[in-house]
Amino acid sequence: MIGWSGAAECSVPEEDGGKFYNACTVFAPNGSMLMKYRKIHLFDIDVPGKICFQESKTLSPGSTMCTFDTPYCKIGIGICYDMRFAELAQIYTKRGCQLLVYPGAFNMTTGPAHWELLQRAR
Ligand SMILES: NC(=O)CCC(=O)C(=O)O
Repeated sequence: MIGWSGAAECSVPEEDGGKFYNACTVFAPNGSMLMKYRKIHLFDIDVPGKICFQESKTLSPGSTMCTFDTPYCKIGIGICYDMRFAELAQIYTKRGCQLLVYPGAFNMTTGPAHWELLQRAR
């Protein structure tokens, strides 16, 4: 949850035109949907004996960045693995975002080594 009057943030599966996306929606205090972000960078990894995860086998990538204004600041959205890509954060910053939100579920093989560092870097 993003902490302003009813704005909701999480990442959910979305179907659109026969394609599936990992999507994050944000709602205004009046309940209307402000924006929808679809995860741009899909997580495909194969660490032999540890983890094999291929999001691109079932999901399509999003192609649009999403920002929205709140009474406090402008916010930019990414999802999980998107946090590994500095360019997204750099563009959001150039567009005036003061807060970046990445709903995520990092895995325990590749995640712990980087997630705190990535958050500090962004
Ligand atoms: N579902 C994801 O995007 C997981 C990303 C992750 O675990 C990582 O290490 O990056």
